Amino acid sequence: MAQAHETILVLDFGGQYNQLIARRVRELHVYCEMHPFSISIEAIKQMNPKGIIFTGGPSSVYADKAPQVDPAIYELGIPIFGICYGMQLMAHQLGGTVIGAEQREYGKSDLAVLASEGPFIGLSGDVQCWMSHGDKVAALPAGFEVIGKTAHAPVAAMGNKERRFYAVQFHPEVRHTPQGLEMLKRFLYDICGCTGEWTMANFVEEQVAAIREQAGDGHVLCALSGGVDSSVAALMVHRAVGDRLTCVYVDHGFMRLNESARIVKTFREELGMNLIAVDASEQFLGKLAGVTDPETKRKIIGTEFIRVFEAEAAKIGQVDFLVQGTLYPDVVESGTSTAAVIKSHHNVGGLPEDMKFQLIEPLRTLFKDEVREAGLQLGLPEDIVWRQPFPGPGLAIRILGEVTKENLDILRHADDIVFQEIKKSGLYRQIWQSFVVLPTNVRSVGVMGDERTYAFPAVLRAVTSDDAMTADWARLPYDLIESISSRIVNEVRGINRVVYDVTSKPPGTIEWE
Ligand SMILES: Nc1ncnc2c1ncn2[C@@H]1O[C@H](COP(=O)(O)OP(=O)(O)OP(=O)(O)O)[C@@H](O)[C@H]1O
Ligand SMILES: O=c1[nH]c(=O)c2[nH+]cn([C@@H]3O[C@H](COP(=O)(O)O)[C@@H](O)[C@H]3O)c2[nH]1
Ligand SMILES: NC(=O)CC[C@H](N)C(=O)O
Ligand SMILES: [Mg+2]
Repeated sequence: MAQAHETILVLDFGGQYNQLIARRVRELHVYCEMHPFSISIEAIKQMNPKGIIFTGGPSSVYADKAPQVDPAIYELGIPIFGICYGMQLMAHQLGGTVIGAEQREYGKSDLAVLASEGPFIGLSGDVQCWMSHGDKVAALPAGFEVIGKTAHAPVAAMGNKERRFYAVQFHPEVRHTPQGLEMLKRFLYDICGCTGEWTMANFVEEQVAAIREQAGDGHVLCALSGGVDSSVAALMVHRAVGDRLTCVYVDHGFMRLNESARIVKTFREELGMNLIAVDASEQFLGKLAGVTDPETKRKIIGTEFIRVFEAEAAKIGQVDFLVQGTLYPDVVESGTSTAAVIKSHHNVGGLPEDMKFQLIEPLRTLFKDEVREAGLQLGLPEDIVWRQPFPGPGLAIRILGEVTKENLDILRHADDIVFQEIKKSGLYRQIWQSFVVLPTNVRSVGVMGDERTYAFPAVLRAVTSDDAMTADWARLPYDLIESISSRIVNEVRGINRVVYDVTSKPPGTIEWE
């Protein structure tokens, strides 16, 4: 497809931060697409990109079956920026040498800028950068010069000004390379000649057009949770297909206090959407009886969600498409051809194999803050745009142990207290998520009103994050922790102790299951 606007092609070699590269390019207002490294030269020509970025990747260029690009790519006259593996590949294919380094580099490094060229335009002296490599470029390809070095990588950055090829051993896309965004910007604007015309409004418009085309005149079902992702997806699809969209909200019994009523009110009454609210709590609770393993819970919930959607679809007639508000972190954590399974998000890794719906997932390449921007663009009410994320499997993955009605009621009550107190403190928006985990396999002794208690602890979890890929525990004020703790222990029967989780991600994850 010929692009209507300036495009950057990101070629994927399997690195962990690849989507982050794409995201930074979008942040710089340039449209970009990521494709596998094996894309054909013909397809690249058709796309007519202003520039190409090679990502990092786990392979070594000299290993058997190391991913390579068709060398004809170097003859297209298009600027190329290689990152990490991408740099090593460029060096290797253009006649330089790559070897296993005697000293591997992981983490922060100081880079000396040797020439203020390409990505380093406007930079000089030492800059901090973030490295993650075990191989290095030992000899430059013809026509290249070294433009940056570190203690362990004599060629930490290289460039060929005439051909407009640049490459760096470090990762400019991560926040730990503070000037990384600026470096990408110099490549896009100064080397590729991009002007930065792309906006979230364009993205929304294009997705709406693509959805219209994909759905044809078919009927579409949208899995609507009331969270920001599915709300944004629903609004986009509604723009594309109008009344042929039916939203289905599933109350699986694991929602927060009063959530169902609020969702029906907002979406049906305030936004005028065609919404079916299904009370499937008995069905989900029944299927989870006796189940304690986290991945098993997730798979069961993922399957039951689809079973509910299928049942609703059958009532409508022919429905081919299911819309979900899947984001990039859901996709990568559920495992991809290159990334490991961390946990099966119900909407990706938890889907049943026999599902017949075709998925429409317009937000699949985005991160949460981008989705929020799209939501504002689409006129979604601010209180939905800024809601803290809530996982699809809901409170079921916050009860460690068996999910029962009694335990759900205890957790729901404690969760509501946290919500109220965090709101009251004015910190709700600054905190990525704040919630309670209920370990029902642990009990401790307490004393209340001169009586012995023997009850569950509540684990308070509050984290800060940009995109859920990494997170830190929130430094909540002691007074706030105190009021949460005293309210929970006083008001919630079944909990006699509150503890605070002080683990970041990694090594923890945000949820406990
Ligand atoms: N209770 C539910 N009913 C219907 N669909 C749901 C429900 N919970 C989750 N989903 C579907 O699963 C997707 C993923 O859930 P997820 O929690 O990641 O997104 P969200 O709820 O839309 O947004 P947020 O991350 O802000 O909570 C949703 O976008 C939605 O399509
Ligand atoms: O819709 C969802 N379905 C799921 O199965 C799921 N599991 C985790 N989460 C949310 O994803 C983010 C990252 O969570 P973790 O650090 O626990 O992996 C956090 O925001 C979690 O709340 C889910 N959302
Ligand atoms: N992060 C990367 O791209 C690593 C590239 C290569 N596997 C190395 O270790 O040097
Ligand atoms: Mg949610």
